[in-house]
Amino acid sequence: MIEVKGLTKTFGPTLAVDDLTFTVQPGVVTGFLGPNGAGKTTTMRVLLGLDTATAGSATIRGRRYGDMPAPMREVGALLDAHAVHGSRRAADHLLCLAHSNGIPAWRVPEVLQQVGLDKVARHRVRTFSLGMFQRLGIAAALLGDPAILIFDEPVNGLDPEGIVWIRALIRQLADEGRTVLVSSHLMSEMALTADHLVIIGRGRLLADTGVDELMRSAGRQQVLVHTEHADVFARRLTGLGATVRFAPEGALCVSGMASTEIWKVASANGVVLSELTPQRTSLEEVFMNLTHDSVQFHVTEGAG
Ligand SMILES: Nc1ncnc2c1ncn2[C@@H]1O[C@H](COP(=O)(O)OP(=O)(O)OP(=O)(O)O)[C@@H](O)[C@H]1O
Repeated sequence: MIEVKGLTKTFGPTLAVDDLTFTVQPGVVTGFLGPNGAGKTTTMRVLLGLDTATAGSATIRGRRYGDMPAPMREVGALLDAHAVHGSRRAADHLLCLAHSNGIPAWRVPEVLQQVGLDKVARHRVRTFSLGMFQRLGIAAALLGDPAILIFDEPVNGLDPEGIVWIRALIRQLADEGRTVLVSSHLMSEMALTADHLVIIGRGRLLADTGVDELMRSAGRQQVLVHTEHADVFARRLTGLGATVRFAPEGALCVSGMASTEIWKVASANGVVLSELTPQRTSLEEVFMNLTHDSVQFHVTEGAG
């Protein structure tokens, strides 16, 4: 299990992570989601002992990364796929990591095959594409057969086939009972990969929820209602606790009340409805609504 407790990290005047608390459970894929600059990489770097916390803690199975005697055998991480010496051959890079971490050399061909790089094992990594670097980084993460995996934006640079492959791999790792934390700034990607979501913005926790739960709350968010007696009906619904907004063409956009309830209220009050349509909000919209205030750079309307 990964445990982040009251974690705060500042860089000079920049508050990168702000009193963040969450846990990551084994056997499920946890998506770590937030817009650019939200603090995902910083949190992962603190977890991996690459940055020190300003306050709070980030531990893995109750210990800090730096206190583990053989960290690569407990935690596999993909942070910066390019952190490899270009003149090295892929297999030699992994062999070197294996030797320095007490991992048997036979794991090297095994992981190269697992990530689909067995044919280029003797190639120098400077000839690798971005996607091949990602695969090599994932091979390094898997080398010690760790129970905990931390991947920072693993789909970056992968082609469609690579993306399908990494999704399947991440799923398999979780199904094997491992703890898997995967960051992304794309809700659409996480909706396909993750079971659970930890969503952050400007370093703060915005949501800690199951993907299904979020889908359900998105699905019942708003109902579009058309009636000739919009004003009166809006007041009636508001009086019963719903939130009503006037939409274009005289429609009412109702939230906080299910369509069946709205229908019952209309029937009880003799109001004829010409439309009653639940609006499906996409997960992408839910994410944008959640993180809107924490996005670092907004496109100004009319710009460009
Ligand atoms: N070494 C550093 N020095 C100064 N500021 C930093 C440093 N590392 C990160 N930051 C700042 O901390 C904030 C969080 O950055 P971080 O890279 O953790 O976000 P992120 O969620 O991973 O973003 P992205 O999706 O763009 O990778 C940003 O404002 C960033 O500019």
